[in-house]
Amino acid sequence: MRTIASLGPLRSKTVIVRCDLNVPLADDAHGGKVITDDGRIRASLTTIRELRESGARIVLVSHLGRPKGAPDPQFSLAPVAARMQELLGTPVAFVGETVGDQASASIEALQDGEIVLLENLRFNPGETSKDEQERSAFAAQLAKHADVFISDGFGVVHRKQASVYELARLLPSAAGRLVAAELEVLRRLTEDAQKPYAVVLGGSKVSDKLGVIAHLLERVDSLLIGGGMVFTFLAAKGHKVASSLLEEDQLETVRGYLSEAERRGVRIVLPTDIVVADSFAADAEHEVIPADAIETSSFGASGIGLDIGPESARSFATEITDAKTVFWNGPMGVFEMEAFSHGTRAIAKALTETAGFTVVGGGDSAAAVRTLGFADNEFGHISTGGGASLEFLEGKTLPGLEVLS
Ligand SMILES: Nc1ncnc2c1ncn2[C@@H]1O[C@H](COP(=O)(O)OP(=O)(O)OP(=O)(O)O)[C@@H](O)[C@H]1O
Ligand SMILES: O=C(O)[C@H](O)COP(=O)(O)O
Repeated sequence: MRTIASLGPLRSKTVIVRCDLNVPLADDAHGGKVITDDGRIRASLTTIRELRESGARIVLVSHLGRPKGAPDPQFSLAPVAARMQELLGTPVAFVGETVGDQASASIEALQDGEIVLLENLRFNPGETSKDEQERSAFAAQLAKHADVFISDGFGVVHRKQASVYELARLLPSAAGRLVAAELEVLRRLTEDAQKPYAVVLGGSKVSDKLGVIAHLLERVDSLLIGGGMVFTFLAAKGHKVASSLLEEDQLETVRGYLSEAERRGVRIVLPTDIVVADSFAADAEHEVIPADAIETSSFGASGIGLDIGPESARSFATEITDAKTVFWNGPMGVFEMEAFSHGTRAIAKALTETAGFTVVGGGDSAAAVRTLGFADNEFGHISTGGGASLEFLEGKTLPGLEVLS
């Protein structure tokens, strides 16, 4: 993979850097947004500092959340620019558009070592378009004022999107320090994973991540399923899941995974109890119910499963402490709400207690362990990539990496 050094001297060069600054946000008391975990901003600083020292003119681009191809203030990167400026101790100018006259003027005005962060890439339909020509046209707009491109948004290298893939083909390009560092650690999991190898999957991007299971079954000894992912498995086994998150069109696929796992001797471990709530709210009424009887809760068909129960947390913890390699992506429940954070806390604690090599991957997963009071050095590695790490572990060629080699 091409490194920053391959780009030659960068003094007075305009360098566009694709970061993954997709940080979790919460509402503040004044109608604004507050960053609940700045891990992805901190992780991007190594490359940015190095570029500043080499006298480059730095244009940072990123997505945040999943806006629908048009400006949406709740997904603005403005709070990220402010936080990055604090962390770097140097000005980070923010421009409220990604392409256009204002963005062009700000880039043209950059002096050596100065930094500008452009607004959310996904406010433009070209960034995520399925149409390659549309993506290329948007990438060309991004490339217009830049001399070189550095890809450092590890969390997004699995996406074939304009700023990740097409842009890298338009300019001399290289991997940044974060991408290089992430790959070095994650290669330990693909090339030298000690057995037993357990993967813990949860979170809410269910349709996105179910697909990785097919290939993971070839590599792991056990697969522990929690979070929003659970309900499609429970439904595939014929259980009712009331109003919990469910991917109906994936039921057949999941049945296929269950039988494939049995054939291969891979254990798919599902929760035996679930915390069911009457609504998706921090103060919701809730009770612990056997996983195969969710509809028997007091809330009937309107009950929503928001965490794994205490019995499941204990059995998952035992699996984890027995493993020599553990990869975890996706919180076990809606950890942002105290009542539904216990499963995630128990799994995080188990990872810190295992003697094996542990990796936590993903924006919200990393945020979860930090907000629940764990320190980064209690884990083998905290990766900035969730979906990206998973797809790397399943052995896929990731578009954002392929294009850099
Ligand atoms: N049972 C559940 N129902 C609904 N949402 C859930 C449930 N369990 C967990 N979640 C939510 O999942 C979200 C995180 O999922 P996600 O798949 O985005 O993980 P991630 O670590 O951020 O990975 P990535 O980096 O790929 O986005 C959290 O906001 C959490 O509240
Ligand atoms: O959080 C992530 O996994 C990355 O930022 C990618 O976001 P996406 O799943 O919306 O493409």
